[in-house]
Formats: sequence, structure tokens, C-alpha cells
Amino acid sequence: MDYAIETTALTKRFGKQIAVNDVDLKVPNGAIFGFLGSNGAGKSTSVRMILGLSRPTSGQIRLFGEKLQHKKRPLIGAMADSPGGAFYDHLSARDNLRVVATSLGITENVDALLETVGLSHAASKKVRAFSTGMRQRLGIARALIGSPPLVILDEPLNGLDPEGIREMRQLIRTLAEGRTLIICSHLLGEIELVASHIALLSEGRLVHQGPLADLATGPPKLDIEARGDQVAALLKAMSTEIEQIEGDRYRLTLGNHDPAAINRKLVESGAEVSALTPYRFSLEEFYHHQIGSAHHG
Ligand SMILES: Nc1ncnc2c1ncn2[C@@H]1O[C@H](COP(=O)(O)OP(=O)(O)OP(=O)(O)O)[C@@H](O)[C@H]1O
Repeated sequence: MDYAIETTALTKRFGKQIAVNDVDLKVPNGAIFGFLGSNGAGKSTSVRMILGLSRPTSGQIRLFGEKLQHKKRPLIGAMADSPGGAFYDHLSARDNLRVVATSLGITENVDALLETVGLSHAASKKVRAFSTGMRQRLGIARALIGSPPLVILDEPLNGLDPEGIREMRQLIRTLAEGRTLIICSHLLGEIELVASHIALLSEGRLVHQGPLADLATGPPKLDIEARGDQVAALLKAMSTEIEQIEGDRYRLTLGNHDPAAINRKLVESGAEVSALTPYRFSLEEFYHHQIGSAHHG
């Protein structure tokens, strides 16, 4: 597989403290990659090393298959330091982007960037008058200067109102077309809506990474909605664990029986089966399970 980022045994120590500990991170090319972890887990330190802003104590970083070389901009664009990072407040949005492009020696159509992030209407407005959401968008426009194939967004949803969050979610999906995106966030529900892959850091260690679709904290479960006198008894006989019984709703851990067999037995017993759906673990459930295991393991 092609990776936008591949780290090998990436480690960063600050004195005796290990902020990032032996991390093998694999960010697939084209992914929307949710980078998750509690405060102090090591996300920012990892990102800083990937951006070439901090030198690893040991380990390697490869970007698009090549060893990380400093000054090889613009492979990565980044929006760090919320909300949207520092700008020249007395300059317009357009001029802020021009200053950055010029300093990087890049000829850039900054108006097109402002349009991408939905700020065309405010191109001539001084950044001093920008709302948090507008600053976030401008921060993203700045990260897009030079069309980097990889963009890292640090807490892009911080400080946004519900409408702003919805717009940012849409913008993230637009940005992901033809790019790899890494999003650091504590908002698990939001990451679940946009990410294709996730990685989870805990106390400097990578405790999980993989496609979002693969989340599981144990054997598969099935949600069943069925009416009939025999239902509870039949399900108990087929499963070691029935987690939740609420009226006609049951959640059971699938043992040796597959959903089709369970359905057949229920129907044969005369039960009215209205729904049979594989239970999907939420990212929040998964997160707490993994972090809990990491702490106790
Ligand atoms: N320059 C530094 N000097 C000393 N310790 C540091 C430095 N930078 C980070 N650390 C420590 O390294 C650990 C990881 O910090 P880091 O900022 O990478 O976490 P994080 O996952 O980004 O957290 P948050 O979600 O709060 O941003 C923390 O314990 C932090 O105190």
C-alpha cells in the first residue's frame, strides 16, 4: 500500500519523559485520517516531527515513500494553533495569504483558495474583524498554499458553533478530494462522520490504527427487534450474552449462530421479527475501550 506518512519506531524524549514512544504510524495515501488521543498523548509532538519542526530522538519518517527532508515544501500544509493560527490582523484575508505565498516563493491564486474555503465574500476584510469560524477557514486556506498533497488540521472544529461545525465537515470532505488529510481532534462524533481511518495514541504509544469501518471491541454483536413469547428464551439459548433487553429489543453477542440461523429459529417459533442489524461500535465506545486496555495492560 502507498502511504502518505510512514513512521518507524518514531520516538521523542523530553529529558526523562517519553512524549512519543516507538510509534509506527501508517497514513494511507488519500485517507481522511483521524489522529486521536487524550491531552498529552503525544499528537502534537508527533505532528511537529512530521512537519520537520522538531527532531525525533530516534526513528524514521517517510513522506510519500521518501525519507523526510527538511525544506521540501510544499509536501505538507498545516493548520495548527487554533483558532486558525496567528495572522496579521490589520491586513485583509487576501493580503494575509499573499504574504505567506510570497515568503514561500510560491505564485498562488489566493482568491481561488479563499473561494475553496468559502471566504470569497470576506477577501478584502481585515482579519481583525473575523469570527472564529472565519479564522479557521483562513487557516485552512493558508495550509493549502502551494497545493500540498498532505494537509494536517489541528482541531479544526474548535470553537465553532453547530452551523460552523457542519460547514467545516463539508469543507473537510471537499479538501479530501485528491489529498491526504490528517485531522487531530477530540470530537469523536465528528471524526466518526468524516474519517476513513483513525489512529489512537495513549501516553505516547500507538494503541490502534486502521480503517474506521474495522472498529470492534470484541466479538460481533447483533441487534434484534422481535415480538413473541419465546423470543427471550430462544435468544438466551443461542447466545451466552444478551446485553440489553428493552421491550422487544435485544442486543446479543454472536456465538456460533449466524444472523440467518437466528432469524430462522425466531420465525419458526412464531416470533414476529421486524429488524436484525449488525451492531456497530461507536468510535467513542471503541476509544474508551482501547484507552482503558492500554492503561491496564
Ligand atoms: N517542549 C516540550 N518540553 C517538555 N515536554 C513536552 C514538550 N512538548 C510536549 N511535552 C510533553 O509531551 C507530552 C505529549 O504532549 P503533546 O503536546 O504532544 O500531546 P497532545 O496529544 O498533542 O495533547 P493535546 O491534545 O493536549 O494537544 C506531554 O506530556 C507534554 O507535557
